[in-house]
Amino acid sequence: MTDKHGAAGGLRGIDLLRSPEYNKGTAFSDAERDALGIRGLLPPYVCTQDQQMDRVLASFRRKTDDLEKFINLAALHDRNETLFFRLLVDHPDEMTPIVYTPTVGLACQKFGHIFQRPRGLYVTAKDKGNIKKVLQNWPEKKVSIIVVTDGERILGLGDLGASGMGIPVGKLALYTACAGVHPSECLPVVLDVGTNNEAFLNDPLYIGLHQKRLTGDDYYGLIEEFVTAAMEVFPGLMIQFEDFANHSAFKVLQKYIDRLPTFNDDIQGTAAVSLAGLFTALRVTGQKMSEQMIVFQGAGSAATGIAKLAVLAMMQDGLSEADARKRCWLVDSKGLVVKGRADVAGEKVPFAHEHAEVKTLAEAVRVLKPTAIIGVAAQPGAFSEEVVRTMAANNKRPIIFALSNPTSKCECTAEQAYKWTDGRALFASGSPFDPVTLNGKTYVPRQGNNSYIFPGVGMGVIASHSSRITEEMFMQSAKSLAELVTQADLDQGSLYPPLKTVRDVSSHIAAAIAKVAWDRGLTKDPRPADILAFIKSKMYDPRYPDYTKG
Ligand SMILES: O=C([O-])CC(=O)C(=O)O
Ligand SMILES: [Mg+2]
Repeated sequence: MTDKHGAAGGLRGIDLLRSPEYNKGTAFSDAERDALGIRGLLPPYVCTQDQQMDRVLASFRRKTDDLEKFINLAALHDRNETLFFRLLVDHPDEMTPIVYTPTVGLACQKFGHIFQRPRGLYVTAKDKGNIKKVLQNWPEKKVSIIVVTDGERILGLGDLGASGMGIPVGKLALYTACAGVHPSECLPVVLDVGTNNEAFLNDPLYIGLHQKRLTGDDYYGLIEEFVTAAMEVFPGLMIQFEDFANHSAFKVLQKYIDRLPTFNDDIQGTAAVSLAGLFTALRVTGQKMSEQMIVFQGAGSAATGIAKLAVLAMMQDGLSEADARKRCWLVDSKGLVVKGRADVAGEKVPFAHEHAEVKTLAEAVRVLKPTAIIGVAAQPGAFSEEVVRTMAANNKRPIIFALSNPTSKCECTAEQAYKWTDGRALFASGSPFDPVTLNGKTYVPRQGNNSYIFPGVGMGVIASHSSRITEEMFMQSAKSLAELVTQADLDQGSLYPPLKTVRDVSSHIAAAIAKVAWDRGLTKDPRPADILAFIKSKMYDPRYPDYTKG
């Protein structure tokens, strides 16, 4: 195959074997070994990719500890990218919980202690004035997607500083595995603005700047320099903001949303996947979105992001915006967010309604009688037996989404949700849970995780060259995701499609996104006759090309 660099990237000999991008390991054919100067540098038996898969899968499965599995996969990623992605594509159920939530959370907590090879780009407070040069050090000239975090709120684990790099790396691995975005076009970035994590600051193995976080103009100035430089160095780029703290996430999104294709995954990706789960749940209950009463445990980026999109969906059912908002309630650390309560500001305001003071989620569920509760505040156990049983008493099919990540932060387990509702809960979680058998029936809970959404969003945007990422795109992606859930899924309690279909799911979401781009004139590219086929034709398939051809 000839690619942008010529066959095998122009590499030969030992350099080729040491390039994870082009290396095939023992799968180099005899002809390639002769043509590319690698005869003798490899053991003589030529393996097929399937045989290599057997070897790496067995090596992975010999590890009994999830962190060791993570390290095992990272090492494979570092030596043979094609094989790494083949493994992710062919075994998503087994690999996703390791390269992604929940194990990636543990890997970030231990990042400096398991560090082997660098991956991604570190842009730091020390680079002020020089960020463009740092970006130019990245070896790839064509970058289409950056996932960037400042590490301040990694999953529900709090401030992990530069150790948060695991998250952009994991998210981008899913862009490639789930939606077929070419790995060379993906750039993981940490903006290391310092950390307020005392344990890290005192840990000599912590890999980030050992200093407190920048704040105010210094902080926003660095982000501005980064975004401006990135747009110059990588024209046409899309940026995904990930795991920023609530206090900065909305500001950053608002600042850039009209300047380039960008989104915040925790606000908008999570909103879309949650809305899809609600749409699916309504197929079971036979109700309308406008009949729902939703109580959020949490009032940050995820909660208000979901609430905003749910309001739009209720308005499509004919409700006024004011009436739709009244069907969404937030509970934060101080209790129900109500009008007139001191300290209610920012994104919470539209959802602060007239009501007497309510101190706890349990009380809020008793008095408001919601049809759905959605947990996004990383308060493990927040969906107590009392809360869940009240939901079960008030609803034939209570909707219970325990979305906080990783598993240790989940509001309740799948088993608890089914047990306390006699199997009636319409349950989804942010991290994976195994199937649960109760009174002879097996329930298969699935993940309401933004990983169903963001890979397709990225593929849709880069394939269409959309200049913006809009709210309508997230609404359409939620609708397409919900439509892909089959009756067989619903019969076993699954509100999302199985992970093994995630490439197909992502292609449909990408098509939905790209369709909005063309419908709304957000791209000048000619519109393909069949957008889904067009998307599928663009998806990277991790198989070895023949380097002797072309
Ligand atoms: O990464 C995940 O699993 C989902 C997510 O964005 C978060 O929890 O912050
Ligand atoms: Mg996130």
